[in-house]
Amino acid sequence: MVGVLRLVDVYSGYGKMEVLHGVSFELGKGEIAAVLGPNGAGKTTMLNTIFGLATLHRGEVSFNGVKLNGRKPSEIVKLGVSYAPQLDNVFPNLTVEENLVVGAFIRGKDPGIRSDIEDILDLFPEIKRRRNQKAKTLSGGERQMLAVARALMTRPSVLLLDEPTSGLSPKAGATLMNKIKEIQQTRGVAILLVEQNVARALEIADRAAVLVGGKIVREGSADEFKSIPIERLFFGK
Ligand SMILES: Nc1ncnc2c1ncn2[C@@H]1O[C@H](COP(=O)(O)OP(=O)(O)OP(=O)(O)O)[C@@H](O)[C@H]1O
Repeated sequence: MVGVLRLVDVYSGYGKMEVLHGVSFELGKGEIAAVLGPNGAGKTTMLNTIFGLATLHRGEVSFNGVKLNGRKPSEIVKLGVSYAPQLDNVFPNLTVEENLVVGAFIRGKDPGIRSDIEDILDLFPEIKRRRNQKAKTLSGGERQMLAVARALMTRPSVLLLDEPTSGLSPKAGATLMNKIKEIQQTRGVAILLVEQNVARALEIADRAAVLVGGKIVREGSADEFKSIPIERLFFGK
């Protein structure tokens, strides 16, 4: 496997508090890897650590061989990693289109931005129809689509997604998951996906890792995990 994103023996948290205790993980080029685990396991912290939003105490995070340790999110985005966090992931008072423009801020006056907006809106017809509508007036599902669409505006090769389907109806969640799979397949973007709904994540993931108490307790192909009951996966029961 060609690892595009690598975590090696990572200890990280917030200030002095340590949440991840020795996490090593590799995301392969163009693959979807799901990070599963119970509440408070450190899944979001893993994404925050990659994106320079947590304190990295020890270990190494690298992207295409470039060390990310100590870099700011703005530098990490420029290298090709994008993040759609779980909350506050769109600007509510901006329209759909304005959110996409803002999403491309690191590209300056790149003339390709306009065509990328059209291209990304074609991927999400549900929000294309609402391009002039303020984000705060979108449904939950539409808003999550916008968050993913916005994250694509930096043309990433790695996309970090934190519970993109949280709070969505089963139907809206399934639609979004299909879009995420489509993004991987048509754009070759590698995706690290944190998801509460294990079955749904395993549907689209190639690989999965289970994080419990800040440590990866199990890792393997998504298929390997499908037959294991969640309690056993998370709590070893
Ligand atoms: N910004 C922060 N400052 C201090 N502690 C934090 C911060 N964010 C998270 N934590 C703590 O870190 C631990 C791990 O939280 P994290 O959000 O990474 O877990 P998670 O696996 O994503 O959980 P969930 O599934 O509930 O979202 C928790 O104990 C949480 O209280």
